[in-house]
Amino acid sequence: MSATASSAISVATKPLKSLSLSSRSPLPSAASVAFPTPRRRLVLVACTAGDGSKPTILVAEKLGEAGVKLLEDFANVDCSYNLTPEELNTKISLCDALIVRSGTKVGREVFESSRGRLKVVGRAGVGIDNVDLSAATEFGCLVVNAPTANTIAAAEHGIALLAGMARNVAQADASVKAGEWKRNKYVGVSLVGKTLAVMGFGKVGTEVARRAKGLGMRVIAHDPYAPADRAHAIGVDLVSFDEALATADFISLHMPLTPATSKILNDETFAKMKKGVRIVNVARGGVIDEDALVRALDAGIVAQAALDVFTKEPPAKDSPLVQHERVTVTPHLGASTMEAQEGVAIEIAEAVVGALNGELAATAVNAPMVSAEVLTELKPYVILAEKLGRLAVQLVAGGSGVKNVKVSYTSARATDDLDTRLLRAMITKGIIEPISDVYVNLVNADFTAKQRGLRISEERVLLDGSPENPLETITVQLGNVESKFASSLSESGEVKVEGRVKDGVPHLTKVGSFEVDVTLEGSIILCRQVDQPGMIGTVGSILGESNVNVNFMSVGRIAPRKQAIMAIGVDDQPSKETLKKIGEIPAVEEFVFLKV
Ligand SMILES: NC(=O)c1ccc[n+]([C@@H]2O[C@H](COP(=O)([O-])OP(=O)(O)OC[C@H]3O[C@@H](n4cnc5c(N)ncnc54)[C@H](O)[C@@H]3O)[C@@H](O)[C@H]2O)c1
Ligand SMILES: O=C(O)[C@H](O)COP(=O)(O)O
Repeated sequence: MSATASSAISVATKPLKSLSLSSRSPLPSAASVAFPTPRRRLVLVACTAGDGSKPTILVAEKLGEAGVKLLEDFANVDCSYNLTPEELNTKISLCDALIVRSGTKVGREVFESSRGRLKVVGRAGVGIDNVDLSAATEFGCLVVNAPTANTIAAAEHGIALLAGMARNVAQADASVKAGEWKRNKYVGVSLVGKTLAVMGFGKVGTEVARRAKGLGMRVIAHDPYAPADRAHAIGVDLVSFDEALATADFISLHMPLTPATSKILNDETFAKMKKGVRIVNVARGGVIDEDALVRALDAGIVAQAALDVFTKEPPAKDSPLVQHERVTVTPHLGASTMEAQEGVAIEIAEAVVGALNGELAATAVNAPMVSAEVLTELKPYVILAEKLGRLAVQLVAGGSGVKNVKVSYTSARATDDLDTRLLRAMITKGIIEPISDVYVNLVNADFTAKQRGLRISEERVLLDGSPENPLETITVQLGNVESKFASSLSESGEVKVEGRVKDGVPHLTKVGSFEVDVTLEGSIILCRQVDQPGMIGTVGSILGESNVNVNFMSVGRIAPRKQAIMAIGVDDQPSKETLKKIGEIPAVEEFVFLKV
């Protein structure tokens, strides 16, 4: 049990009297008195050390200076390059964030070794195939990348390799330096009028296509996920994989390395290519079966290849592929321009600092990406969602496991105009954290819920009216549980709490079938009593005598002089004696103290 959960004290003093909650009963009404309270900061994914100390960021590969400077303004930065896996695993337990390029394998052991401290992995570049994303997600570690700053550099390198290969630049250079002058041996091929197949029409592929068009090439592309109109807009036809292979004089690879693209060029697919095809790879070595490429070169299917990337980097010195006369190689230089490296460094430093500050990164790889405007709008509802989850679980009697969670959102917004992933994640966080030592955030919320057998169903209730606010209310119901505060049970027996955002501040507006109105800040005492004069004063004085500051009070009742629920927002935690005194007030039937 976490500190939060163990500090939730509940004293049920009197047996529950029958409550009149039939559909004929008027809804309990709420009267409230507000006291100003401080606002809290929203923490969505990760957080800096709560004691105010600076976080520590390990930069494990060379990063542009501007990025390092940005990091240093915010954190303790440890630039340690060329670490062995063992050294990385040792260091990582002292780090809140890790920044790598493609040369560092961030496997499961890294997350295990960090023992929960590592909150963000920043990939200073595009490809995240060197990061174990499922392990990162399981450990609640956000992975962010820098997907745009090296696009042009990679595209330019692709074009450099294409042109250099066609004119044997590297081979001729080596020959002249060796004292030879073999003009006939290094006759090349022209690019103009030839067909280039761009495999993967994403950011880099598109830029390569544009440039190749400028060189007078006919460009086709294969990408199962790219929209045809984007291709048409720059005069490129999207074609099937087989058509691309069969038609191309040059093939340039620009897809990510995934299980689906691994060794996508292999003996079988080389056999479908035009004899004499030339291949450029600035994507990932693993998309080519390298042994098959050597066979295709030797068989004359592939005339030449220009490779920036390899299955294993660096490749073995005696690799038959690297040593092949008709193969040009570079040591993964696609992103290595001064401009791209400065850009990538700044892009990743900003993403990592933002994530450590609790902001939702726009380049998150393993968390929902939400635009800044949507996030700003949803922010108070996200806080409300977490707090409702936290309150609901504290109302459950110890021992009754929480399994079924039903969340209802009422909103005048159309379903596709309201992204509830953040809200669901934060409700999950609110429910799980008080009853476990698991750290839940947007990254691992769904995973953690599944692991714990928590079934969360969501329901949207469409309201009439203006969709100005994204939501009217959020209701969290926990089914098949017993409650330590019987009045929190709905008519159908679930622990039920409802909240809404008022003036940007989350409020608890319903408990069970009782309407209340209390800001969700600090802590709350919920108290069911006989509705009679003087109750607010009596409870208020007991709290006042114990120096417990009340920030908000509201009373919801079924009917005058019957039962009422008093919700009292308090800044401080009352002592057990104070709570006992409240329980001893004759009109009080049950009450519970809840940490918000
Ligand atoms: N050599 C370098 O230094 C260097 C530099 C930058 C990027 N890269 C690599 O280049 C690749 C592309 O980068 P990007 O920024 O353009 O990424 P991107 O995500 O913008 O584009 C990748 C494209 O590949 C497509 N794709 C996915 N599966 C495919 C498949 N089976 N067949 C065809 N297309 C498929 C996607 O739909 C997407 O449009 C990545 O592997 C990246 O790591 C290498
Ligand atoms: O995916 C990328 O961004 C490129 O492969 C660049 O990798 P690098 O950062 O190791 O140069």
